[in-house]
Amino acid sequence: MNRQLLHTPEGVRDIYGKEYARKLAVEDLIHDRLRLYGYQDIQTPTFEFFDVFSREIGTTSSRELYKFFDKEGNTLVLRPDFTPSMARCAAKYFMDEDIPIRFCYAGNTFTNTGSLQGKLKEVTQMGAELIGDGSVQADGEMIALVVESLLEAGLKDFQVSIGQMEYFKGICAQAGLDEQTENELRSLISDKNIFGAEELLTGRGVAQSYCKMLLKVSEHFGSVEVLNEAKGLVNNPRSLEAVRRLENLYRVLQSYGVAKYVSFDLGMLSKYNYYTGIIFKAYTYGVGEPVVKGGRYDRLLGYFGKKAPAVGFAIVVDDLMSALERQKACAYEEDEIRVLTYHASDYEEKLLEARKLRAKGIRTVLRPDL
Ligand SMILES: N[C@@H](Cc1c[nH]c[nH+]1)C(=O)O
Repeated sequence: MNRQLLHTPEGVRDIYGKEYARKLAVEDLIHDRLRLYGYQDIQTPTFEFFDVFSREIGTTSSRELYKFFDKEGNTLVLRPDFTPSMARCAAKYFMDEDIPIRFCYAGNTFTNTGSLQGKLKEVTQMGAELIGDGSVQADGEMIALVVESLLEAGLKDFQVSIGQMEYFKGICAQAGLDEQTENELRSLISDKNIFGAEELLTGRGVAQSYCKMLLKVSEHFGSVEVLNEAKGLVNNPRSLEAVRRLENLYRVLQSYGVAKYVSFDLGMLSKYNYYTGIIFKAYTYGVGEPVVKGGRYDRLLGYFGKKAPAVGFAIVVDDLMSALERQKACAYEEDEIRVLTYHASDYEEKLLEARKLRAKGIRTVLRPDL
């Protein structure tokens, strides 16, 4: 027999039995929470035209996309990220809608990353997008929904760390950085590679005072007090406004009763280019990767022809399941399955019994007695 036939490629896996039952149960709990806030389910295709995920969109880089061709020669992509698909749908079906739209979804995403550290290349994401509402209250709703969804799933110890793209961008603009330098710097700072960042800035001849400000960005993380420190460091209106927005957000989160789950990190930057305002990640122990990622993307819909602000998040269900597993926090217990065996002589009788049990909602297997 060909052993290879039983294996799956690196980065993808089968999920079955109790593990899958628990995953589905957690998805149900989260789904109920999203629906409770009025989010409407939407399903988009697993693959789309390449242009939906192209460089200008600002999602996963082209070399990490799974690309292939259809018979007509179009380049297609397995979705690496739901957000561009949601933006496309909002533009396609709600072009003239002014009332905010709330989408929620669940499905798998695909990224062709290196096989480092056993990272999965296919993961299940569940997410929500609030389109057409640029307010701080909308930002607050998203963070509250993240906290409530994680609590619902059974997670207790976690933190949602919140950053603001505009804080960093305000300093970059003041320092006169070109787009490429800004992008390189963003990636270095988000990797916490401060030496690399320093080298880049001195190499590009950026004035000392701005270098200092930019390098300090990564030091502003912690509880709400860091916002005050961050305000003291900058003097450009864009960055100051960004901090003010975070202060207002904190007030909204207090009203939701979820403030104790949040902290701030002004050095948090995303590898995605489409974020324009808050960005956030939820961390817990047991997994190195964030279990939730999200943020505001007020310009993305513009690529699809609709001018509308938007904010959203995605829960990486597989990482959440690993965390719940390690923390022994998955409360779900599967119903037992009753087994009825039959012989040719008593099949009718056993079948009747099985039907009665199933009618009462009891999981029942009927099988021949071997
Ligand atoms: N799609 C983003 C998360 C997100 C949803 N909406 C806004 N951001 C991600 O996969 O990281």
